[in-house]
Amino acid sequence: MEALGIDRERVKQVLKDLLATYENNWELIAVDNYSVLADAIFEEKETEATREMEEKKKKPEEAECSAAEVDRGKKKVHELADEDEDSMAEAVPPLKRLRRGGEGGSALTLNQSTSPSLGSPSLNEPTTYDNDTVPILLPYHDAGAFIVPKDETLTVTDMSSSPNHPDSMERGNSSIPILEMEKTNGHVDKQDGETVSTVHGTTNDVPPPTTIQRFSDQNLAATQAESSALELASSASGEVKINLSFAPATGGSSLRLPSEEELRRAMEDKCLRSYKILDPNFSVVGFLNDICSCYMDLAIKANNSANQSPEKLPVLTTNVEALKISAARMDFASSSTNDHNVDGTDDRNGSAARMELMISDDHTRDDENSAAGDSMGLVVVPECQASADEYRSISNVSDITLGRETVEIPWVNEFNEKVPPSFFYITQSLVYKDAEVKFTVGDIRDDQCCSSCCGDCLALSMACSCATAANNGFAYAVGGLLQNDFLEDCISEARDPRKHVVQYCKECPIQKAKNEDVLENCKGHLKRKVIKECWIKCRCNQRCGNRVVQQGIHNKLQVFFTPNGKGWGLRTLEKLPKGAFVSEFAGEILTITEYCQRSKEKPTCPFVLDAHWGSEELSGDNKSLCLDGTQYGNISRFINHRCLDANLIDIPVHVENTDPHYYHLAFFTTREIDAMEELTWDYGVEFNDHVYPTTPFHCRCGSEFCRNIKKPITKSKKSKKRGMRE
Ligand SMILES: C[S@@+](CC[C@H](N)C(=O)[O-])C[C@H]1O[C@@H](n2cnc3c(N)ncnc32)[C@H](O)[C@@H]1O
Repeated sequence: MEALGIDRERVKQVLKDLLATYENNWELIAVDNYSVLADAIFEEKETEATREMEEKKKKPEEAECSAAEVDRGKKKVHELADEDEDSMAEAVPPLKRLRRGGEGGSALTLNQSTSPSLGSPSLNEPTTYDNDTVPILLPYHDAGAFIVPKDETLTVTDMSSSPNHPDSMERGNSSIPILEMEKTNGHVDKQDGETVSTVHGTTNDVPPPTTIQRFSDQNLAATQAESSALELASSASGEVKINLSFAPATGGSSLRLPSEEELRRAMEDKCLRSYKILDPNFSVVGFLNDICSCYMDLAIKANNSANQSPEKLPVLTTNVEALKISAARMDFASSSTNDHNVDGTDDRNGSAARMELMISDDHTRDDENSAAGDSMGLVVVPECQASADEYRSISNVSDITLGRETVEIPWVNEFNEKVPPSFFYITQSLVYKDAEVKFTVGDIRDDQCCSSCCGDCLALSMACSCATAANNGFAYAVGGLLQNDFLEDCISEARDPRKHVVQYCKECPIQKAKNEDVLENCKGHLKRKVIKECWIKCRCNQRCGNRVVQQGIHNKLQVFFTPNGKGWGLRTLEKLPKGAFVSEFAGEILTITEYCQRSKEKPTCPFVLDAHWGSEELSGDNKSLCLDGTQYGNISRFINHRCLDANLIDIPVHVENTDPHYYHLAFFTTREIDAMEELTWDYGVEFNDHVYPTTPFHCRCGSEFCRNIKKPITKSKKSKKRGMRE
C-alpha cells in the first residue's frame, strides 16, 4: 500500500473498519490482491476530497490536489492490477476489478445507436454517462453462458476481430470477448473451448461457423460495440439484448470456462462485496433485467417525446427469427407495388415506423436491394420513431394474444416493415356500454339446459335438451367436428340463394339507427341455423362433446401480412379437417346505434348479430347488437373476407342461453384446409349496396365468385354514358 502512497495509519484504520464490516472474514478482504481494501481507502479519500471541495471553497487548489491524488492512486492501482494480469498468464483468470462509476478503461458507455442508420448518432461516438447515471460495469472473468429469463441465451461473440474495433486498437492484442444475450427458442448455447479460441483467435484459419464467427465476420463490433463496454438493444420479443464486454484479454483457449452457476455466484458475490449491495435478494439476473427494463422504458419515452431530434433517437435492433426475411421476399418487398394498407393505399415511405434492413453477413448499413442473395441474416431494424403501440406490436411477435389464449399465435410480415395494428386482445366479447346482454343462472330455462345428463352428452342415444333447443340433434360429432349434414346445411343456407330464408323486421334497427327523416323498410335478414352448447346449468362433463366453442382456440394459427393488398390476414400452420372449430369472433358488443355513431368518427368493420331479426320482436334498441373487433378483439379480427367460397363459415352459437339477441359468432372450416392456407369467411357484404353500415373496401378476395368485380360496360351503356356527358 505504501507503493500507492497510502500511509500505514490510514490502512490500519480502514482495515479495522473492513474487518468489522466483513465480520473478521479476512479472506474476503484479501481477495483480488486486497482490492477491497484499496477501494475502501480510495473511496474514503474521495469522500474526503469531495467534502473538502465543498467546505473549503475558499481554497479550491487544495481540493483539486486531493482529487488528483486519488486519481493518481487509482491509476496506480490499475497499473499494478494490469501488471498482475500480465504476469498471471493463462493459469489464473486475470484480475479485472472495476469500480462503481467510470474510471479509465472501465468507464461504462452505452451506445445509443446499434445500427449505423440514418440520423442516428455515429457509432463511433459512444455516449459516456457520468458516475451517477451509470451504475456498474459488470466485471467478468471469462466467457460462458448463463440463463437469463425467458429462455434467453448468452453467447460469446468476438468484437475484437473487427479491424477497426477501437478497443482492439487501444489495447494492443487484447481480446475483448463480448457476451451477447439473445432470445432463442428455449435453448442455451454453451460455449466451449474451441469457441473461445475463435473468440481470441485471429490465428484460426477456418473458424467454425458459429454465431460467433458470423457476428465477427459481420463486423458487428464496428457497428454495435465500438468503444462500448456495455451495449443494449431491444429484441423483437420485447426483451433487450445486452452485450457485455470485458477487457483486457482474459487469456487463451486453455482457460477453463466456469459453469453458468459458478459465474452467477461469483458475480453476485462480487457485487455484494464490491458495491456493498446488502439486499440479500440481489441477483445478477435481476440486475440485468433491471438494465433491460430501464433501457426499454427510456427508449419508449424517447420515442414519445415529440421534440426528439432524429439524430438523437436510439435505434432498436430486433433480431427474431420471425422477422427474418428471405432474399426472395426481400426482393419482392423492394420491388413490390402491392404494398398497401388495409384500405389499399400505399404508405411505405410515410410510415411512422420506418424500419431498416441490415444484412448480418456484412454488418454495414445496406439498402433493401442489396439484401437479395443473402437469405440468412436479414434483420429488421425498426428505428425508434416507432410509436409505443408499434413497439408493443413488435414485442408481440411470438404471441399476439399476449398469452391470453391457450395457444400462442405469432405474427409475421414477410413483405414489408409494417407491424400489426394496435388493439386490446380479448378472448370473450365485452359489452361496450348500452348493449343489453345479461346471463343469469336464474334466467336459464329448463329446456335450455340438460340438468339430467352426465358425462358426455354426445354419447347419449338421444339428443339432450341443449341439442334439441336449437336443432333436431347435436351439431357436433364425436371428436369435436361439426356433423357433416349440419355443416352442409349451414353452407348452402349461406351460399345458395334458393335456400335463403329472409326475415323482415317491422322497424329495422339498422334503418332506425340511420336517423333519417323517413324510416326505410327493412332490407331483410338471413335466418340462420344455430348451435346450442351445454353450459353452466348442465350436469354433463366440462369435456362433453357439446362444448366446443367455449373451449377456445386450439389450432396453430398465424397472423401474416397478405401479399395481395388485404392487409393482415390469418392462416393456419397445420392442416385442418372439414367442420373444425377455429375461433369465435370476439369484440365489443355494441348496439347498432352505438355502432353508427362510432363509424362516423372512424372506419370500423362490425358484424351484425341479426340471425334472428325479424323472427322476434326486438324489445328495445339496446338489444339490436353487433360486434366490433377493431379496438378490442381476438384473432378473428384478422380474418379477411372472401366472396362465397370462403374456407370458413360463421355459425351463431348459443352458449349461456338461447336469447335471440346475442350469440357467439363461431368460425368453422367449410372444407379441409392445408397448412399455410389463408383463412377467410364471407362477411356477407354486398359491394354495391349500403344496407350494412360496413366501411367499404375494394375486394381483393380473388374468388371466381367475387361480388366486387366490375361488370364490363356494354356497348349500349357506353353510349348512354357518353350521351350523359355530352
Ligand atoms: C376484419 S378486418 C380484417 C383484417 C384486416 N385485413 C387487417 O389488416 O387488419 C376487415 C378489413 O380487412 C380488409 N379486407 C378484408 N377482406 C378483404 C378483401 N377480400 N379485399 C380487400 N380488403 C379486405 C378491409 O379493409 C376490411 O375493412
